[in-house]
Amino acid sequence: MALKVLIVEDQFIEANNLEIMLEEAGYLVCGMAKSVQEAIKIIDARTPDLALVDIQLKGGLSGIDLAVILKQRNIPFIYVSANSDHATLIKAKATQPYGFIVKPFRERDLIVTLEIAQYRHENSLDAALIREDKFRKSLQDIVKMEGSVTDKMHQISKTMQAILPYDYLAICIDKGREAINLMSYLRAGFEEYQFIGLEEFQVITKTNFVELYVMQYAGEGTERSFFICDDFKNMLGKFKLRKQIADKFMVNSLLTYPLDCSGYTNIHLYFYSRRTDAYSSDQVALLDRLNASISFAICQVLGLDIQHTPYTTAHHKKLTGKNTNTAPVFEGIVGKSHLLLNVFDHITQVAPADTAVLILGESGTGKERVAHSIHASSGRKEGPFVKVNCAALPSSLIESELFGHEKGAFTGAVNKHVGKFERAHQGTIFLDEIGDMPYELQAKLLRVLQEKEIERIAGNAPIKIDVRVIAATNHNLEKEVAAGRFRLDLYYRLNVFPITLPSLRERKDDIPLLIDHFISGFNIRLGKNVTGISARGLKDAMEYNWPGNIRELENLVERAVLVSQANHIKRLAIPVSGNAETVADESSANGFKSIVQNERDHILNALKKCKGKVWGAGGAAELLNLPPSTLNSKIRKLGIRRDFT
Ligand SMILES: Nc1ncnc2c1ncn2[C@@H]1O[C@H](COP(=O)(O)OP(=O)(O)OP(=O)(O)O)[C@@H](O)[C@H]1O
Repeated sequence: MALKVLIVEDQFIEANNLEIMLEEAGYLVCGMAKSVQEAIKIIDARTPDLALVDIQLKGGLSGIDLAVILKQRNIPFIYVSANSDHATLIKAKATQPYGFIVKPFRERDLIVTLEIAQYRHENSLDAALIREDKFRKSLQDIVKMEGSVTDKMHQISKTMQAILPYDYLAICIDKGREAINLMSYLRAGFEEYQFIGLEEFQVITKTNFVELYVMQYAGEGTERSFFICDDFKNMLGKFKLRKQIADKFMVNSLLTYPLDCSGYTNIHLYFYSRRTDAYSSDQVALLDRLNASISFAICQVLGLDIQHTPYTTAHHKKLTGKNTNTAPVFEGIVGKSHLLLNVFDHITQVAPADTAVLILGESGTGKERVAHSIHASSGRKEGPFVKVNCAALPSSLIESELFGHEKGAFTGAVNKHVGKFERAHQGTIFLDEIGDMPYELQAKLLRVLQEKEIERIAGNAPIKIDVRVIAATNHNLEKEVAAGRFRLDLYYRLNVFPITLPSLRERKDDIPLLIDHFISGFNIRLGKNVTGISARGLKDAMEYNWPGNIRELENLVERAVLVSQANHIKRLAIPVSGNAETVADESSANGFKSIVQNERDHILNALKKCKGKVWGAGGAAELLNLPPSTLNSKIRKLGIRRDFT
């Protein structure tokens, strides 16, 4: 059935051109509106599948205002606009469109953007439905499980994290005068929560029961709403209790939600997050969908009356053939900072779905680890996990490496070669450094993602493959797209679910844990018995800004464990005053640089001379007489950043 598209455009000629292009491409234009008001009427009457929205419109309201309504109704939209000023673009981007086409555009760009929008929308819906289904099922299991009320409530709050991330969750149960109860949970680690009951809460917030009661009713009751950024700060001026919570637990946004309960009982949920912009109307809508299931579970566990039955998983279509009942696996990912916990939440959310994932982050932040964790937590975990480093392969070889070739396909192809995509069948392919993939090959990759089939070089028939794609890059892909080095259509296709990894300098609280983790590992590998790091050594590590991130820390700990004469590490070989070229530590106390330090300096000098170019004529690999892939892996191992120049 043709997809129904709404055009919201105030210029008649442009609207007409769009209509012709869409109809020729097989879409059904279900309405054309010149203003937001007209658009709403068409949305109500015709429920479009997708909307093309100009930003400047007639009638006072803009396309950005309409975006809010489209999001509420779950209708994907694409902006079609003449180059707008920077501030407008920022606002437009914040509404999370499924695409942005700048006028004038080619018909082909429009059609590709529409296809991608449709794909992304379907995938994000699938992922959301799987998540919600899983959540409802977990609640049902908790209600049925053996255990005390405290245990069950604890489980419910833990389960809630996967669907609506928080750092502090308060569940307030109010059965009328003198019967307020509070069960709250402060997140201390991925699966670790500190329980704070009513009594502890009163001690922490220095309030007595009567004060709490009064605050609850003096305007601190709950509505379906959220407070982020400045709204959160302004709201705290009016709500004394929330201000105390914010100060005590260092939270920066809040979502409040009253559950539907019967009789005299009210249950209010308060989700607090350390992120400044953690909540949006999407999450309020999510709670609307889950309200019945959550209130049913809590009322059952607490022995309260309930009127309704929850929405059960049976109402849902089967979303994927893969087993989605897989507990998340975070092997080798160490840390408890709230930024890393957010990453765990994202892994938990996206793993069961079959969508593409794009992992972004500086070099050495753990992108490969995260990719592996998504695979290990997915229904494909029994299948292969195949890694391809797109930067380490010369462009002449990468196509055959990815898609394979037949015998005799080119000079030197003496045997048939099965490509990485085929090897990843029924598993996951991890395309590392996707930003370095040659431009010509990006179109082929896009086709594979769309058609789910590959063709070996010189092959005579396409081969069907069932592969999940996870890509990673430390480049800013939007800039690469703008510079014409990365295809916009591929970017949209991969960017269905982006996960951005924090740099180590943004999560320094994790440094002590990471150092202990690496020391234990290297003790085993190097047969040493180092017990820890000195206070001075730790202080240095906390003050350094770690341009090479975790990999750099891991390398320095390895070196320190190796050279350590004492039973603990005194200092790490941290580059002096952030200058990566001079290193002073135990190993260079005698005035000599270590071999590793010399190697690092040598590579840095070569890179500087070649202006950062690694491959090809005039590149650092040629200068150093090394295979480019070896040089690349040394660059990574030594924690040299690509933007060092
Ligand atoms: N959270 C973590 N806890 C412990 N070790 C980690 C963590 N994250 C990464 N590491 C380790 O740091 C090193 C670098 O990680 P990884 O290779 O995944 O980074 P990357 O972002 O993919 O780097 P690049 O962009 O250079 O490919 C690896 O040895 C990995 O095991």
